[in-house]
Amino acid sequence: MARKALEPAATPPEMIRNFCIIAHIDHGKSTLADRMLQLTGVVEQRAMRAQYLDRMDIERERGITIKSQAVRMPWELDGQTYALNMIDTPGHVDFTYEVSRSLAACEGAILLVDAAQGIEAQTLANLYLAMENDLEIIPVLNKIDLPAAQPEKYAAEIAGLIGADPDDVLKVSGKTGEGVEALLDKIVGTLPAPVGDADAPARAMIFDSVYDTYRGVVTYVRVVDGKLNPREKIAMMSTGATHELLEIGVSSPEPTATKGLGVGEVGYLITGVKDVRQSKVGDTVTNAAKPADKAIGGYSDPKPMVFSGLYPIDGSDYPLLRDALDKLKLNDAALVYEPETSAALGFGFRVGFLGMLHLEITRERLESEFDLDLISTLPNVVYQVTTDDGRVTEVTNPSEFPDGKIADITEPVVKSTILIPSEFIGAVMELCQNKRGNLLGMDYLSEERVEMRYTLPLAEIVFDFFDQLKSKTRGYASLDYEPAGEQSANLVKVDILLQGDKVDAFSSIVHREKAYGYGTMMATKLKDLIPRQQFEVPIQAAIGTRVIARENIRAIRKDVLAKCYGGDISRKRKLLEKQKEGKKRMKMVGSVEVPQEAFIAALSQGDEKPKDKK
Ligand SMILES: Nc1nc2c(ncn2[C@@H]2O[C@H](COP(=O)(O)OP(=O)(O)OP(=O)(O)O)[C@@H](O)[C@H]2O)c(=O)[nH]1
Repeated sequence: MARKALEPAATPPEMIRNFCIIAHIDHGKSTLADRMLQLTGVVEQRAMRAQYLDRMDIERERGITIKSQAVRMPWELDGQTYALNMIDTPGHVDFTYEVSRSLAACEGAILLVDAAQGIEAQTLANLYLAMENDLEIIPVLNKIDLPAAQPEKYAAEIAGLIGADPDDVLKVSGKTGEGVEALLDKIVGTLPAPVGDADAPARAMIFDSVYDTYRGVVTYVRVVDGKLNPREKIAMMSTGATHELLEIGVSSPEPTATKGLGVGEVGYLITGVKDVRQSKVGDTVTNAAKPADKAIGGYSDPKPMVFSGLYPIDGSDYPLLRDALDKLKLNDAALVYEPETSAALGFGFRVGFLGMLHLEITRERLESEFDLDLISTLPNVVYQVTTDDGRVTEVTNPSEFPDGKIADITEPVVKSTILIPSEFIGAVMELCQNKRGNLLGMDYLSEERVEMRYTLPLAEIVFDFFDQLKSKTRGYASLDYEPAGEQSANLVKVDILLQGDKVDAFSSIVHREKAYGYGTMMATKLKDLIPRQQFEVPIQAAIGTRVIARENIRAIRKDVLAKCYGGDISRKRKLLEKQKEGKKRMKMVGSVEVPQEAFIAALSQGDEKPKDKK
């Protein structure tokens, strides 16, 4: 942290411009951000490394947060120096809420589109969010240096979308720097300055909150009214918790302490708290001695959308898994978990995630940073199940599915935006129909590109939807979605039984029409995965007591010594020991021995494995 002379407090709001960059993945957001840092002199040419803002390794090395969620850059226009705050927005649908809070901290957004690719679904979804937040949009085509760039065509596409003149679409290259100065001028010239009441009690909105090993939680805020000063006591309006402000400052891009932050300013706060849950995105920070009456709107607690059981492969790793989750939680306000036991998998945790990417990131971190080997159960969404007696159960795990007669089940749905070349309309309609989708509308962005909007059950798209969409459109489709409430659905729980014993880890809640498909898929998979036993083992899939699919594993007497004729006793012993070792990794389901690997293979979704939308 730079601890040079403190920066003066409070830049007047009319000299501030707060903006973010909305772009589809790979359209060049980081490159453009880097170029801006360089042109504004914030990062010297010498020190300029590609993608400065993304240098996570440096961040770790120095133990400070360089990956700034917001960077302040000076820019001079007509003899006046303005402070531009560039606020980073996460790019993935799992983090829509964070995106919405980052947007809410800005007055304007740069809509950045690759001049060789045109608009993609992620650009559109974030553009809609920006428009809902009343942000001023600056349309920009990037990568105009590319030979394949078609700036005129895509300028028309963007202009049509936001109702602008194609000539107003700026054309830049983050790579060569062409047009970037003009863009900085445009930001100052067209984005509104922030407005707020400087004399009112302080109110600042948290748009990001990051755990740092050395400094504790670093909270990024946008001040709306009043002023925050170092050393004063602040209060979080959602909980009333108070903390002392140990440091307050701006990132430019190194953290630089200031004498305070006033109306419209963007910066960071350090209070020494150790857990991001005490400093939640969307919450309002106020002055504890002179608190504001009303929080800034739009706060909501992160809501897990997808649940999965996580179990250590080696049962004795359970305490390690618990400690690892406790550590991750410090940096991840959306992560929730509670202990759970499975007859088949032992002790583990039921963990809630914002979406599949969040699940994958978390699992990857547990495995790489904490050296754990894990089995995860099939992810499921959250269902509300009403039984005939009127009781409502929230089901985050198939084992909680009530036994009684079911009156109604609701499942979460999402509103999705799909962008495709028009030749694939038929293929996408078929896919969405198959996934129980409802077409909401369809618009042509140009003659050959179409935006389709569907509501889809979240459960249908968390798995392989994006992969299927990509393969049906030869890789051309892009997808984005946001939560859109609940709907009633005809869902059932399918259990898998081995020799009549339910294997809890394989139970799944599926649409009635897909129950048979799930049952046969699992039964066939398990038939191949479970070795023959000394007796015949029926594998059944059942809804309640009704069996819907069945396979058999034929009996065999497995004699490991069969191959060792002669009297090599030490070899025999070795083999017997090896078999004993193998037995340790077997789980007993009733009287059936199931190797650990069979669980892993049956639960890993293979081809159907959910992928990040990248
Ligand atoms: N030719 C050319 N390539 C560019 C330009 N801007 C970015 N690129 C390249 O496009 C690719 C993606 O750029 P990034 O800046 O990483 O894109 P991003 O949108 O930040 O991507 P994510 O960080 O993955 O979201 C990189 O290979 C860049 O070198 C440009 O103006 N011209």
